[in-house]
Amino acid sequence: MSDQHTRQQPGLSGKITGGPLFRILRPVVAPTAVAVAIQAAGSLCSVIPFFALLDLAEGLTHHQDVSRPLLWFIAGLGIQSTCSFVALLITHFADVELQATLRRTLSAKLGRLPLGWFGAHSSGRVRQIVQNDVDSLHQLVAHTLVESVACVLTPAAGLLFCFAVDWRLGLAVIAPMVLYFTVFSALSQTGSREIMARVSAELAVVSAAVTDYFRGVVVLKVFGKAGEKYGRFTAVSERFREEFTGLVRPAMRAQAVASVFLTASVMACSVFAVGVWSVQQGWTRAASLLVVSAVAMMLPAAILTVATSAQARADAAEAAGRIVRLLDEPELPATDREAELRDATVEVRDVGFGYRAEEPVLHDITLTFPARTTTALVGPSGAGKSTLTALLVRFHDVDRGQIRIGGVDVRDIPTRQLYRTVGVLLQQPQLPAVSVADNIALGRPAATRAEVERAAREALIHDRILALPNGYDSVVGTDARLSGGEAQRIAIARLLLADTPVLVLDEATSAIDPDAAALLNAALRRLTADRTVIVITHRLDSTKEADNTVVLEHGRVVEQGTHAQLLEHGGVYARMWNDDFCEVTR
Ligand SMILES: Nc1ncnc2c1ncn2[C@@H]1O[C@H](COP(=O)(O)OP(=O)(O)OP(=O)(O)O)[C@@H](O)[C@H]1O
Repeated sequence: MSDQHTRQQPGLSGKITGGPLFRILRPVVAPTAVAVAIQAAGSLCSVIPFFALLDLAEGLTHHQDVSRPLLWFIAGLGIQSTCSFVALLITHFADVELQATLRRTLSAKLGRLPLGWFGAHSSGRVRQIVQNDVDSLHQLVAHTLVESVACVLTPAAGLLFCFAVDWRLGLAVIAPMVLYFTVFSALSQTGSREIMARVSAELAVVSAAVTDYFRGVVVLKVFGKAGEKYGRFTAVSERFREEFTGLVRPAMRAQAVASVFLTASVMACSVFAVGVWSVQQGWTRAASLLVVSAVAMMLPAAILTVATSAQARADAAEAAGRIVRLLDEPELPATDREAELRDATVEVRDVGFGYRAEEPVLHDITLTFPARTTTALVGPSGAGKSTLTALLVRFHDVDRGQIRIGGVDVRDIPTRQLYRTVGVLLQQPQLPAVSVADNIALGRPAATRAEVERAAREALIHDRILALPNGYDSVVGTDARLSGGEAQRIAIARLLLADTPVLVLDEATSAIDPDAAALLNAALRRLTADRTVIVITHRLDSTKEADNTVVLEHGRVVEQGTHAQLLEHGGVYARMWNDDFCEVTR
């Protein structure tokens, strides 16, 4: 089954395909359609006050009773604003529901992604999707759709009103609009959607340059290279500025020139030019001219709002594309059925794996880590040691072959059971921003405070925890700023408490000073007794105590045996032993 597993790392950016916006908005299509219909009815009702205004003007001119048109005027405005209010209320409720559903779906999705996926995608990028992109949809669902309908239908109803009153005045109102659209399309060369897509792509390059610059800025400063990197960053920004200006200039110039024809004053001039003459000819009443000119002067603002809402729709479409791509990321197939593990033996059978399909990192690895033994994994940097152990806890799934624990393929072990079975100590342990006690109890949430403290004592971190502002309740990162060594001891305490039958230790005491490391090694020895232990190490002296040492090179097992056997064999291990790189530690 894993042969079907491709190792591509699908990006979270790229071209949007397949109507992602519709896919995301599907759950709110029905309430949105109702809201749009209500808003459309409200917008069409905007002609009521116009007609009432006409009657009002006529009535006042001829000294008649105007209470009826006045009533219609107020009723028309009331219907219009009630429709808008109800429509927006519906879309806001729909939006709240959509946001909650999307955030639930996204967090469930993140829980089903392979752990290795998080190494390949920055947390900033994921945060952008879960927070910012879901927020971008708010503008679209709660506002833009309903407001766009109002912006299109209200001017359309106004225009129809003008024609209904007097076709000559109607033509006078439509003329500046035709001029606006003609000039705009003549001056803008490229479609605005295309421009936005290109601007967005350029912006992504700048954003990557910013991340790139800040990620390494400390080291670069130390080595006096910050200026060089800053230079590259400013060059990218400058290129963006030039390209951005080049891309949007035609559209901005077109908009600036064309919008001259769509202002209240141009509208008024056009209507009055035709209207005054028409009144003088006796074709049009003066009251009609006044009311139509008032309506015409309101139209430009509404029409120009349609243009600005296009930006919100484009942003939402981009955001929806990113959300859909995250939802489409391949998941780790998981089972819920608790597996019967025979013992804690780990078997690796003909395993092949690569992070990318075309670059295999591990080739035909076959190994057995018998229960209750310690195996050291050694080999030059990049040999594939960490990758092999990462496959054991399904950071990724193998491309070929099988990894079994107690006779069961790791892919058939439920995730929770897998983590109850295999404990991992990484070189740079991750401590989530919860209390120190909760951090230690992560592997066994039901542990009592006394058990947590016992584990901390064994990991030589108890006294340091007591010195924190809130002791065991200090929150990591807020009350407790911990050094790398301290974080590693907390991770060791966590592992001691979790008490898993299989342990993977990746340079377990690398961040701890030698004296403390010696003491900690004693604790680790207690921890590793009677367990299946896989130790990744660069310190060959520590392999002396291992039951077996496996040497990996270029993703293949090249030798294995005890320290003495390997030295006698005189191969890669013996060369490494005699090499400079272990001289320091001997
Ligand atoms: N997330 C990743 N994406 C792509 N390639 C990776 C990733 N992690 C490791 N590699 C590559 O896989 C190969 C094996 O790396 P791995 O970290 O397993 O080696 P290692 O023997 O543990 O090295 P070290 O002793 O330096 O930790 C290397 O070529 C490395 O560049």
